[in-house]
Amino acid sequence: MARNKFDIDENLESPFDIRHFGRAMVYIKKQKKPMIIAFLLSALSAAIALSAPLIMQHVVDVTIPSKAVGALFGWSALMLATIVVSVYLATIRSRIMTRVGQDIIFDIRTDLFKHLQELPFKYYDDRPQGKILIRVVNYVNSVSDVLSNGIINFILEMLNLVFIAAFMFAVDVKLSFVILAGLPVFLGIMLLIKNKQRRAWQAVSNKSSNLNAYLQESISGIRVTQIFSREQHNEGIFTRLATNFRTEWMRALRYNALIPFSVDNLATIVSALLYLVGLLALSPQDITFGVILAMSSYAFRFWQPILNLSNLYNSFINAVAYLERIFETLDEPVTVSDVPDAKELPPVQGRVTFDNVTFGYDPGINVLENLNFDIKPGESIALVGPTGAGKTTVVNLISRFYNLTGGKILIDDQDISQVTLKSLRGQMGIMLQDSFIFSGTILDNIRYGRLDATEEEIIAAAKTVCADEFIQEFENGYLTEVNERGSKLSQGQRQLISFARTLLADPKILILDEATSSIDAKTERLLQQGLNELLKGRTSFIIAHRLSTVRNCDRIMYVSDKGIAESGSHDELMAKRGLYYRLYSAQKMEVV
Ligand SMILES: Nc1ncnc2c1ncn2[C@@H]1O[C@H](COP(=O)(O)OP(=O)(O)OP(=O)(O)O)[C@@H](O)[C@H]1O
Repeated sequence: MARNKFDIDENLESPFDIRHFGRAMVYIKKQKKPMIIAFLLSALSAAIALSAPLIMQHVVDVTIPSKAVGALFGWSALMLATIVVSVYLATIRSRIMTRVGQDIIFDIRTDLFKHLQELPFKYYDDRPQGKILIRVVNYVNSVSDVLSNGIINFILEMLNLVFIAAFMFAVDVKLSFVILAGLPVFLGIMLLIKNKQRRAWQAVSNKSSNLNAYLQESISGIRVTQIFSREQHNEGIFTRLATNFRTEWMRALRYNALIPFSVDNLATIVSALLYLVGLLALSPQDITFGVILAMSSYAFRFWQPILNLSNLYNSFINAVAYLERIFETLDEPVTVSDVPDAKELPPVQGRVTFDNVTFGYDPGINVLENLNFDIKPGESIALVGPTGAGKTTVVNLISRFYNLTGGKILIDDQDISQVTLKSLRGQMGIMLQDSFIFSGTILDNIRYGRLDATEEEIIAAAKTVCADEFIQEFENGYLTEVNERGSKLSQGQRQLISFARTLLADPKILILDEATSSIDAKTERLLQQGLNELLKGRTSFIIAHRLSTVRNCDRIMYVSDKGIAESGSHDELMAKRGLYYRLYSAQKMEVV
């Protein structure tokens, strides 16, 4: 399903089930040791803090009446020490847990990034980048606290609850049941709103994802926005998306607020009931006034951890909405991957065969149908034809960026779907239409083609594609820093850098998609001479709209009507006076 629009909510492929939380345990388990230490520190810190009232009681009952001033100082110092030690332990726990939270984030994020690197083009075709980014950055951040502190606090609060209940029952069983009477009501309320609350947080995650996607798209397209003075229009869209987000956030918070509200009210009702039942049953043998007072204090203490647990539950439900998205991304199938017994593609000679190839990006809409051709090793092939005919698609398929709908593509008689992607793409040099430049130096950008290339090899590649001259003109030459997407460079300069990057890989099969479309005619002529040398012995596929650049190719294939409409050398096709002839003649007329 195509979801590539910023304001379309993403549906969940699979609804959340508790096993997803089990999967989160994989990350939590790795932090078992520091979490146990943090838990023990918390328990110790709480126990030490609890000893303060005991000291106080001793001071009030014994030390002060006996006027033992020296002992008073001693007890005061001890009390101070308990507070300092307890705070210190709590600080260490907090530091450990911050680290645990960060380690969990690190692990989830690394897994996400690794998976995203492997996902095929199709995945990226189908969704805005902003919706992917928000999962790796914001959603992972949002779940860290629940997966680290949340677990420990949950255990501590449960223990707290058990202890208080034990004390309560030890004092009076009947009144203890009165205190517990509010519990089923509370659980009922939680069950009642559980699904609505979960959906509300899912909506929040959707709206924040939409907002992020639009923000990302707006920043990428800021130049077009300003050219067309669409700032106000865009602000309107942004305001709409931000309003949607705010509305959903407020709705989700209303559900969250309902829980502590219920706890507070139930605790009050239970206390009132306690007094009522206690007073009715008041008797010197059974329930004394002291018992009622003690039980009312326990009632308060009993509901406090429940309040804390319900706040934890709120954070849990919130985190679930984000965890669903995170695991959905991790579960996204890598549809273009090595088959189980994939072989290494041996060093290729360069024969490329399309055997009845059919392909469409979306089901039911074929871009290519029953395509057949056979390219000999070392042949240079030009793919020409109208816009949108399928030229880029043909070369995308040779590199196996997409799976075929039907047929086979063979390289040296080996079906490319049966060999490892690394051995296939490692022997190809592919220059895509979008000459992407990474942030870093020009040298780094060319070296991307082969990470172990020496500086001399990089400069040699740049010289071959006539990039050396303009690079040397920069103050820092090859060490000139360029921005992401190369905004400091002209379009033609970007193309030459990415051309050098492709050549550096020393590929046996070279694919150039509009590699020289933004380069001036003079540079292109120079480049052509270097290229002719370079293309010798390599199979090459060259896509170009400017036909003068491909007329010397061994074979020209005219792509149209979901296949190859004409194929032959320039002279053969010109003599045929068909589609190629018309296109070439039209271009020549334009030049004249
Ligand atoms: N990622 C995609 N998802 C869906 N459809 C696509 C995708 N990429 C291309 N198409 C469609 O496939 C058809 C062929 O596109 P392709 O890019 O191969 O054409 P082309 O001949 O290289 O065009 P151009 O000369 O404009 O670069 C077009 O109709 C296009 O709309």
